[in-house]
Amino acid sequence: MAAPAVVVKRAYKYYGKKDKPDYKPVLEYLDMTVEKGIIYGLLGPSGCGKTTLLSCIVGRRKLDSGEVWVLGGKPGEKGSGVPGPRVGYMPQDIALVAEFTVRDAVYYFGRIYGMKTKKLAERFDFLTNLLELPSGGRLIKTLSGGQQRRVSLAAALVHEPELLILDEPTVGLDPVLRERIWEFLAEQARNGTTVIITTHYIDETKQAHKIGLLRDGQLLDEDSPEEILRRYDCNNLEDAFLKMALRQHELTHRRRSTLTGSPDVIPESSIVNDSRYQSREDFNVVTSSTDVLTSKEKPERIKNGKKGRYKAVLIKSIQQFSRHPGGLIFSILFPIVQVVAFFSAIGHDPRDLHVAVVNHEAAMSPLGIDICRNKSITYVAQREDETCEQYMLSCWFLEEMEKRKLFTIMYNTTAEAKHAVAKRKVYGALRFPQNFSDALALRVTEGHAEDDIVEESTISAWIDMSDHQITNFVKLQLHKAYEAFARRTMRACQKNEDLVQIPVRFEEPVFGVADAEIVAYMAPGVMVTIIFFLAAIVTSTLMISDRLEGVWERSAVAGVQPKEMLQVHIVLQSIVILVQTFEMMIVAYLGYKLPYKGSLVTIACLLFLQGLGGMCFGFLLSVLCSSYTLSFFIATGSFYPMILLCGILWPIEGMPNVLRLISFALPFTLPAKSLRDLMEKGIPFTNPDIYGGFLITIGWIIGTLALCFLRLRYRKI
Ligand SMILES: Nc1ncnc2c1ncn2[C@@H]1O[C@H](COP(=O)(O)OP(=O)(O)OP(=O)(O)O)[C@@H](O)[C@H]1O
Repeated sequence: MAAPAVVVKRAYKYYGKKDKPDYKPVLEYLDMTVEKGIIYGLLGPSGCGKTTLLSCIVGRRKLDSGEVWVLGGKPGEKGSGVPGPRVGYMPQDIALVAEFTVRDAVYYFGRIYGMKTKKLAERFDFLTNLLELPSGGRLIKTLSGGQQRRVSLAAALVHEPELLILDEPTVGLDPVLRERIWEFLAEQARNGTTVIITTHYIDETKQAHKIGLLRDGQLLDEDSPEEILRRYDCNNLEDAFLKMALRQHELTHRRRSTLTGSPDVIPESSIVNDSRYQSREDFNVVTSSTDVLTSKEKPERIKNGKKGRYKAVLIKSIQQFSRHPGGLIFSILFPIVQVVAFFSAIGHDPRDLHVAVVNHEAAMSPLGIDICRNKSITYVAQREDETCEQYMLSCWFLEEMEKRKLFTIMYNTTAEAKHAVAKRKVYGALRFPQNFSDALALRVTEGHAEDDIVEESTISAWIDMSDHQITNFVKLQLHKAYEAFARRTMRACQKNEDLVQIPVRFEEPVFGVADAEIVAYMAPGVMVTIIFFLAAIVTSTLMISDRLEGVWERSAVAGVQPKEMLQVHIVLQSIVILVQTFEMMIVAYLGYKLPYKGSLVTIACLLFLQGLGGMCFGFLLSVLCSSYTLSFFIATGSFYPMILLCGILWPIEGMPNVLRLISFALPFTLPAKSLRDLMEKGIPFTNPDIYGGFLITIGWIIGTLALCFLRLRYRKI
């Protein structure tokens, strides 16, 4: 009896959760034995569990109960080489990076196994001839389904493994090519390679040494095709399969009607049960293969495997990134576009704001409302008794308004002016009373003034308050216009102009500048959010696409560990984040002259760490989400609260206490504040206001990475 390469014992596998109604076994009491050096054809209808069984054999999924032995060890055990270089696995999906060329795809797996470039080139030429591969420079994404399948098969064969596991390798291929592939597999088997192959073409399996017929997760029978035909007294395998299926149906039916307990347990006699292999000792007795675990052939290749794997994954990631123009543009140009957009759009005064004016004072003058255009008018005249005569001061006020970009449109009546506001032609309406200048003179010079004097010297304003920012701007400019107007009047009357100033004087600011700009306030928050988001989106997208395309899975079967994939990604992404950090700083500090007092190195470090934080958040999204859509929903759903609560849109001092506490724990609040303090106050890193932001960022990096590793470790597979 030939030694077995693969033994599966009493295997049970379930998907989903126990308490759900559709919780039923995908593999059920399954026994299977594949001797070394044979081709084992695994046949079965769609959904019967073939792929699940293969993924348990290559160590990507775990059985719920039962055992799997592969090449003398248990898949996943240290030193077993499975997953790893002893197996060549071609999954049902193409599982190749779409941006790979044909050559890259084959070389990628060769490099993982530590193959030298010369050997790889020879092997590539050989496989190109055997499988009629398209030209080596063609991109995978431009190939037909059949061509992609052949490249995928070549990738599984490249390192001449001991065990080949091929999930439907011949689907959609030309019959002549199929025949050639089978001939090649037969030759490999003669040379000692074990092949497990699933196929839908029952005819094909006649060439296998042994076939196993799988239905509803149960292996109905397994033996050589000739023996199966003889046992079931049939001329072809289809009929034999049909007979087995009918028998299985009958047995299940009978069992259901006779057994009251354990309806799911099939009597052992009804399915294949090889009682030879009950333990590692039995297995080794049968296979005489403790040596399999420690064999001499075991692998030199494994020794240098780690270096090869890192190299392979690094080259893959660079190719993936560099051949993806969208990704490149997004990563390199987007930070510049974002920062330029921010500085170009935010903080500038609104322009072309028009205000309706009803000037009763001017209207009553001999020149009417055009009097304000007359430059020869004397507005203020000093009398001999040193009192001041004032005339048409409303014109001065309007001049001050225009200097502040509030342009006036004259109306005859208040009703017309208010109507213009209601129609949104103007942002507000002002009315100057008929005796404005005289009443104002009395109001200022007299110690007391009657109500009618106060009324006559008051400008009425009706403002459109529906736009918060514009309203504030109009109000502020009116205040400023009034202050300038009042000072001008006092100056003209040779009086102390500070008298009209509110009796509070704003001295030299402790931090910042007197007329602080909103841009300088918002910029730190905007910069930390941009760099965080970009890294999170790029990372989650790359990782999810690797997973969805099956590249992650296939690389794992080839022996690449998740942490190796992550480490390579971290290195590459860190370089990208570094570039993004410099780009943003150059645009902000050099291009837009954003003021800063603190150390630029500390600023760069904080931005870089924020990028790393975003990258780790992207990792977390990619391991939590099974699709782009879900990751997009979670990303958008989490980013908005983070931005809203971080204090750049509204001060956290105005939030309820609980929300304030939450906002401090978020990744933008304290880092944005630290960056602002660094820029405006220039305080050193040792100040808690600065290192607090660093600590939160580092906390997020550690927290999200820890969650990723926990998720990867305890995910049910
Ligand atoms: N991750 C999963 N979660 C839940 N159910 C799954 C999962 N993967 C497979 N299944 C279910 O398990 C059953 C067996 O699937 P499997 O892919 O192993 O079948 P298969 O024989 O390879 O089918 P096919 O030939 O169509 O690929 C199917 O009913 C499938 O829907």
